[in-house]
Amino acid sequence: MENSKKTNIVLIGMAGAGKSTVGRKLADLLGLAFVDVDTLIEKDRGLPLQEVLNDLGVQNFRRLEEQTMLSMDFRKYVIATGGSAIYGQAGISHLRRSSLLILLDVGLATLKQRVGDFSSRAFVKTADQTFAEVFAERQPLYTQNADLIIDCNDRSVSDICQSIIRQVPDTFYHF
Ligand SMILES: Nc1ncnc2c1ncn2[C@@H]1O[C@H](COP(=O)(O)OP(=O)(O)OP(=O)(O)O)[C@@H](O)[C@H]1O
Ligand SMILES: O=C(O)C1=C[C@@H](O)[C@@H](O)[C@H](O)C1
Ligand SMILES: [Mg+2]
Repeated sequence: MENSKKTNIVLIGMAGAGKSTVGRKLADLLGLAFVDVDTLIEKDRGLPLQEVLNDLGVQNFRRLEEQTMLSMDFRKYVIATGGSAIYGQAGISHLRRSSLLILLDVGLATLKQRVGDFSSRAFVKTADQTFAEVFAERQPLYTQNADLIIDCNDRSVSDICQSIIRQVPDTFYHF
């Protein structure tokens, strides 16, 4: 599908990159609805995300995240994905058919500051992986799947939204 036929903006990127925060504001500014894939999973399971991940384990959580994306059929939405969504390639490809994928690019040091201690937070990694290793593993996946990459380092949420609005083709969100 050509970009002009796409009606959603999907934000991808690491945990702590600002997908949920920027997504909500961007939707407001563009007059689009907003949905967060993490919230869809929590509603579906009736549990906080951390508990869903604890119950399912990493592999099954990834499958659930992919299935959730595959089941989505939205129009005129800004969609925030979870940081681990990028492992669900079929789900990402499905979203891409109807959406422009935008990577919120943030450096490792800032991400670490924002998310703090990963031992007390839902995060998809194997037991022996460090945050830096997960960052290095995911970065090429995010980049390969992005239609647009936004440098979000040392920038306010408003500034990031304005930058996205400037770079997204007019034909895309002027329905
Ligand atoms: N541009 C920014 N400048 C400063 N702080 C920010 C910025 N964007 C987001 N934050 C802060 O960083 C934290 C993480 O943001 P957010 O939850 O939106 O990330 P996320 O990408 O949705 O992460 P996850 O993958 O875990 O859902 C929040 O406390 C948010 O307020
Ligand atoms: O980056 C991650 O591994 C995750 C980020 C969150 O959005 C959630 O999707 C989940 O906690 C996993
Ligand atoms: Mg989020």
